[in-house]
Amino acid sequence: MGEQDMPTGPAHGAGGKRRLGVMGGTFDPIHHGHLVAASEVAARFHLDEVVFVPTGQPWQKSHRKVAPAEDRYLMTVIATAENPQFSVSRIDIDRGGPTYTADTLRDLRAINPAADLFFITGADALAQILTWRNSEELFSLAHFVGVTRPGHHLTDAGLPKGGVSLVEVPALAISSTDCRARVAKGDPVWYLVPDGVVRYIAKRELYRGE
Ligand SMILES: Nc1ncnc2c1ncn2[C@@H]1O[C@H](COP(=O)(O)OP(=O)(O)OP(=O)(O)O)[C@@H](O)[C@H]1O
Ligand SMILES: O=C(O)c1ccc[n+]([C@@H]2O[C@H](COP(=O)([O-])O)[C@@H](O)[C@H]2O)c1
Repeated sequence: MGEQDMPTGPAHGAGGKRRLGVMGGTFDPIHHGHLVAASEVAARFHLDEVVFVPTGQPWQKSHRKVAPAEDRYLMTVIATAENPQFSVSRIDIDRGGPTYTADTLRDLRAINPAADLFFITGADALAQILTWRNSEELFSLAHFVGVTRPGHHLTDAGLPKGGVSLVEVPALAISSTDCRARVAKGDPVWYLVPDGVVRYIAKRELYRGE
């Protein structure tokens, strides 16, 4: 269904149920594409809060080296700290083992039993969602919001009707892969990632030898 069909309803505090956005990602590093997507979906869907959930072990990225979870977690905290509507959860890191979104959503529902969950995901991830573990269960745990991403076609073809909304967000052609490659070459990542994240990457010497 398109975003225009989505029953957005009143925000929490105006008599409605609390609406919690969930932005899962490896965030290696977090960049402005992630932040714009979360901000745009929060506004369109009247979300009370968006919780960023860095992956523990992203099993579909096992072919490459991933920065330590604590570094990815801290960069996510730095990037979101100034926005009172954004928070960061350690649940996927602290659970241990490969990260499956079905576990993420079950755990978040247990912690927030009275909230409606909206899982925010990009066009590339949405296209792969049927390869995720327990994919048939996912759509009963949260509403999925697919966002546009430059270079990827956004479609909900083959996904359960009513389980997914598609949203166009301001296009930012930024990827974590490109940010890592730039740091490795000594190119700047200023304005691609938040300033504090640029400084954290330098301080911890991340992505240098890649
Ligand atoms: N520029 C962007 N615009 C919209 N969505 C994005 C953008 N970059 C990432 N996303 C979405 O954010 C979520 C988390 O992404 P992830 O942490 O894997 O970042 P990434 O830039 O895709 O990383 P990598 O390049 O290492 O694969 C995914 O659902 C992804 O589709
Ligand atoms: O549940 C799964 O099997 C699964 C497989 C691949 C990705 N995901 C989730 O999709 C989100 C984006 O993942 P990634 O690796 O592209 O950053 C993140 O929350 C992952 O946990 C989930």
